[in-house]
Amino acid sequence: MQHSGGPSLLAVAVSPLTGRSYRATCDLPQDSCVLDISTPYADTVYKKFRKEVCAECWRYELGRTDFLTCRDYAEAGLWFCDARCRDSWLEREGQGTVELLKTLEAARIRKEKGKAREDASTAIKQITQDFLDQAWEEVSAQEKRPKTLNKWKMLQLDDFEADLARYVLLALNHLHRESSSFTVSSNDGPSQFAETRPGLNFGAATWNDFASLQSGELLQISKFPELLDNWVHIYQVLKARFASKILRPSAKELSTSASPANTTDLSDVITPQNVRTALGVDPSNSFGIWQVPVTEESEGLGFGIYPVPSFFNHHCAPNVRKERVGRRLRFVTTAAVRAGDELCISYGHVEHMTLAARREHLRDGWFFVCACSRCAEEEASATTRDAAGP
Ligand SMILES: C[S@@+](CC[C@H](N)C(=O)[O-])C[C@H]1O[C@@H](n2cnc3c(N)ncnc32)[C@H](O)[C@@H]1O
Repeated sequence: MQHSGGPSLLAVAVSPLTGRSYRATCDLPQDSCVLDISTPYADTVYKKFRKEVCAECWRYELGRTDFLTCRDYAEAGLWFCDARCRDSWLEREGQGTVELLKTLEAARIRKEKGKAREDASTAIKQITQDFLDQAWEEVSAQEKRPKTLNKWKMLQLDDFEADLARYVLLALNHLHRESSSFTVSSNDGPSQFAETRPGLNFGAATWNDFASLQSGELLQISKFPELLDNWVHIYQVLKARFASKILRPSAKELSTSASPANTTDLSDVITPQNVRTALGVDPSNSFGIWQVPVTEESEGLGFGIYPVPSFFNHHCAPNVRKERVGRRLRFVTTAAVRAGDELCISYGHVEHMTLAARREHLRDGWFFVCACSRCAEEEASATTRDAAGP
């Protein structure tokens, strides 16, 4: 994987305990910027905040809305500081994406009804990979039956699903645009492709980089079985609304701008596997879009997936800090490091917590048992203390 700016200061190493990680390729002083990525591959700003957050630079002013002066695409769920932010967003995402988001917003339930939908999977106690594969095979089988897609066209998404669906739609649209460009492209490698083609730079990453990230599908759905219904639901709505090759629009749809005929045709990329990939990447890799400056009270405004920085592992005494400037993420050393040292960030505000509290926080939020050297040392000294007795 490559990233902007000169020879890489980072090399990927693999360890049996923590998977892929970044190591420094040379000695680095404190405050060295080791990675600087301009935008996520895909992101979403939660509906609760989107009238208060610029869709491009993610400026947020504690609920004020007066600075968001460009509201040309409010129907697509996009509010911008001004024309400059709007144009910057359009340059990367393309005008067609506004239509895609508008179509998706039309599938959002306007007002949440009191009673939640009945969830079939919540009764399932033990979720296994086989169970998930079978559930998705059933969805693929349903889709081949006549009339199913027309039934799916009537489905709507609650706010939680619609916010996630926006992120999936952006990722799939990037895949679609990359695939269309590859057909007329040279033999550049995928990451280089994203770096060098103007208008197709999604954070120095391609779909292949995005899809190679660790999936949290099984771990997350095992903990929250009801998510399976949300994920299937998202797939059904995306398939029904954006796969126009396989759908003939009704007379009513033809007269509205939300008709599939008027939006980009994503039939080639909306598959159960691709939707699972995008949704599976989220739990293990997402970077929260936190109100800055970040404090423990900061609001979580949304999330983004940055495939290149996703190889930073967590450490409870990290040697790299993350800085967000607009959509840009910069990673800066907090101490001098030696060539070959692992470079780690912190996944949360855990540094001041006890070993037990950190473990719980990381297991509940990130689904792993922390194997960093600080945890290992604290665990070893606790064991020695216990063995020594009172
Ligand atoms: C954002 S990814 C980091 C890259 C990952 N190692 C990989 O191979 O794709 C987060 C995942 O890495 C692993 N990980 C990161 N930090 C860890 C740590 N301190 N201890 C154990 N596993 C860790 C966990 O599996 C976690 O879900």
